[in-house]
Amino acid sequence: MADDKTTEALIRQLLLNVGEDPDREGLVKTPERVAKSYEFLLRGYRQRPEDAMGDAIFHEDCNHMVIVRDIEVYSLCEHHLLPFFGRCHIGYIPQGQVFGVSKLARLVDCYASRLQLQERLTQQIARFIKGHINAEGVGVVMECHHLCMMMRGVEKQNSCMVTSAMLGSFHNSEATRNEFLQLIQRQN
Ligand SMILES: Nc1nc2c(ncn2[C@@H]2O[C@H](COP(=O)(O)OP(=O)(O)OP(=O)(O)O)[C@@H](O)[C@H]2O)c(=O)[nH]1
Ligand SMILES: [Zn+2]
Repeated sequence: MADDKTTEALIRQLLLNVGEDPDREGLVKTPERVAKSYEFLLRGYRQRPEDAMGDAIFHEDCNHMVIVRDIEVYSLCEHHLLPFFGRCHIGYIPQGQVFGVSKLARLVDCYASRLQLQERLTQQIARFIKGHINAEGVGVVMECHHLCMMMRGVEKQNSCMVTSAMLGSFHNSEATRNEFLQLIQRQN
C-alpha cells in the first residue's frame, strides 16, 4: 500500500479537501509535480552554507568595502508557505580574505531555500559572512514583497518589507553604514 505520508499523498488529499478530482487529466500528475517543486524550493535544508561557498575564498590584501547589490531573492514564509521575493544587497569589509562574488548569491539562495522569516534570513546571511572570513564588518539589506500580504490576508499590493543586519564596523561606525547605504541606492 502506498505510504499516505508522502508529499504526493498529502497533496492528493489537499486536492480532495478543496473539492477537486485528483484523477482528472490535468491533476493526475500534480501531486508528483508539487512534491518535486517543494524539493527544489526547500533544497536549503539539504545544503550547508559552507558548501555553497566552496573553496572560493581568496587571500587578498584588501580592506575596503565590497558590495554586491540587487541579488534576487525567492523564499517561502514560514507562516503561510507562500513566496516572498525581492532583492538583497550585501556589503562587507574584508580583513585579508574575499569571497568569490557569485558565492554571496549562492549563500543567499542556500538560506532562502528554507522556510523563513525575512528578518532571520537577513541576519543569517550577515552572520555567516562575518564569521566565515572574519570580516571587519558586514551589512545586509533586503527588500521583499510578501505574497501572503498581497494575495490574501490584508491584501496590500504595494508594501515592501525592508530588513537590515549591520555587524561589526557597519554597526559601530555611522560613516561606514552610511557609505554602504549610499552605495546600494538604485541608480535607475
Ligand atoms: N515579521 C515577519 N512577519 C511575517 C513574515 N512573513 C509573514 N509574516 C507575518 O506573519 C504574521 C502571521 O500572523 P497570524 O495572525 O498568525 O496569521 P494570519 O491570521 O494569517 O495573519 P494575516 O496575514 O494578518 O491574515 C502575519 O502578520 C504575516 O504578515 C516575515 O518574514 N517577517
Ligand atoms: Zn506569510
